Amino acid sequence: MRTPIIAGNWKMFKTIAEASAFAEEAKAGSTKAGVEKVVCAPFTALPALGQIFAGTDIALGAQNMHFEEQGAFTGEISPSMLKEIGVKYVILGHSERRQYFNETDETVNKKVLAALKHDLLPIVCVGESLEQREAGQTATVVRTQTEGALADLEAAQLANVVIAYEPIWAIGTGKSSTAEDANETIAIVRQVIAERFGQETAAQVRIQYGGSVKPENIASYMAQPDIDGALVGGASLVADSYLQLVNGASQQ
Ligand SMILES: O=C(CO)COP(=O)(O)O
Repeated sequence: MRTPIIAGNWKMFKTIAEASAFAEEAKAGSTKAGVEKVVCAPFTALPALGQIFAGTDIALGAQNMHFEEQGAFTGEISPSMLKEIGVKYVILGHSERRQYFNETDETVNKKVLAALKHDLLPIVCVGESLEQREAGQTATVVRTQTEGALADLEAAQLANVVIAYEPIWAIGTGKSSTAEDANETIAIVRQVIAERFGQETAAQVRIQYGGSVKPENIASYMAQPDIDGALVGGASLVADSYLQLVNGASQQ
């Protein structure tokens, strides 16, 4: 069975002090078993969060990294720098990175390979824009992004990969996808993985939904057969709300 995974993506929110306050609160209230919990924080807050979450079941995640080991890449962070501070997960190819920082399927693929090489677990984001959805291109877009991100991986490595299907039009807009529509597209992603890596591998890969997920709607997503959790922006910024999302995911 696939263990549900709730990952907060804080984006560019929270100073170290703010992150620490969240962590103390989340730590005190975190008891739910059977759900994997991740907080993907800004780089600067990660060491402090790691200290507070030590000994708990809340894992540390980063929101990006470079694919090279080291080098003259001003402003970048390498996989081993993340490993050194106890990071377990790393979001790769978020639509905001693709849109504002020129990430492509090719660079996302390089990052996925680099993450796996360093025992970091990638959360790979795919998803269509509103324009693409309205043009009936959703399946093609997620197919291309999924195939691109997972190029040159071995089937066995898929056990360490999480996919997040995040339709761009649902991110931060309050316009969440219906659970049925999200499940339908996620089933396409799973099918693409099955074609490339085999049915058995595809059945084991965890695929999250992301886009305006809130405590009020998490249960509807979790009730869908192909949805294995959520990647959550806004609603993950408040500890109480984050814990409610975890609770919602564990009731299934
Ligand atoms: O982009 C997202 C998570 O990566 C979704 O953000 P919101 O939950 O704020 O819509």
